Amino acid sequence: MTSKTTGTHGAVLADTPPERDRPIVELRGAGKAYGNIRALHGVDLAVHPGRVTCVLGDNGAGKSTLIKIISGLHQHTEGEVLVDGEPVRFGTPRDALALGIATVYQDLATVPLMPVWRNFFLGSEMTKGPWPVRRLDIARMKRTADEELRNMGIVLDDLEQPIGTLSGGQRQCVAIARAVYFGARVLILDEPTAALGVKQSGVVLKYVAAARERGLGVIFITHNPHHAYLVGDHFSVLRLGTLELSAARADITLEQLTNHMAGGAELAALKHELAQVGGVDVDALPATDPEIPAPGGAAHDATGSAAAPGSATAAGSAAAPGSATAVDTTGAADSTASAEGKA
Ligand SMILES: Nc1ncnc2c1ncn2[C@@H]1O[C@H](COP(=O)(O)OP(=O)(O)OP(=O)(O)O)[C@@H](O)[C@H]1O
Repeated sequence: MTSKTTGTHGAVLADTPPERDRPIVELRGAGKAYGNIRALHGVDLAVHPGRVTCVLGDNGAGKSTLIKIISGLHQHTEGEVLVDGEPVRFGTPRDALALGIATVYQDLATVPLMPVWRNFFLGSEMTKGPWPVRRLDIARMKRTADEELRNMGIVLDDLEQPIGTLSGGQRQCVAIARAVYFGARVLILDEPTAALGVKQSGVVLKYVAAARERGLGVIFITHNPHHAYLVGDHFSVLRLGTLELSAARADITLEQLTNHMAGGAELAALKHELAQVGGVDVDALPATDPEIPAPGGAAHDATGSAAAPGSATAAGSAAAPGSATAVDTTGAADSTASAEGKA
């Protein structure tokens, strides 16, 4: 087991450089039941340093439940969660944070009327002087917040301005820089672009990429395949609590990812219904084939046997590293397609 040291800000940091091929966090067949409700089932996921793992899914797919398990808010009820190869069961978010797993939630826990620098250190203020005359070290907090934001490429005009006056995108960026400063090795971003316009989303995605450049493992939760594809290294699509798709970037195109997210089969059914209503030229709509074309034109193997390296596999068969695994919950038949059109 890797020996560890305690970082300057309380997080436990590995004392050896992170190995890119070794996941920091890994889920093996993990799941969660709330009483009789099985919210998540049999999920495999690996978060590597310096890579962005995107978790996509529609409403109720199980994204929040997944975040809650990894961030220590809820305990998994099936499978395993491993950190640095060791099985863990977090009691509180503090346990996850101590291992360097930080979560930036959509509704950021900030105090809108407080200055940016004050929010940066909220709950972990720097102090100076001996007790009982210990007081806030305001100058050092301002200087450090300024340095850390600049390190992430975030330049704000005035750190004295209330954080509530920043745009949603800027506030997300401050939260990301804060998590990095306080020793995060894994950053969980809960739909950071959900409430943002195109330009602001671009700003946030830039800092997601910056966090990856700094060697963090990023879990990027989103509904938006376009945003995911701009920064993602791996894509996991959840559907009704199970992993419907797990694909490395090299094995899936944006079009295929979008189709999976949209639920190609459901879109096809919707197109059929629209055709009955009339007034919609369904033939002019994009194709809705839910299957992932196998790279190189190899056929899917829906029987559960191992597919050729680099090909897409269905029905939960063991896939070679780096290959796309389409878990076919419907038991659909084979399809053969080309891998043309990759971005
Ligand atoms: N505390 C809970 N008690 C009972 N059921 C829950 C609880 N939390 C979530 N669920 C159920 O688990 C399933 C997955 O929910 P979850 O919130 O994880 O999905 P989600 O993908 O995050 O959805 P959204 O995008 O709408 O937030 C849903 O059917 C939901 O109703």
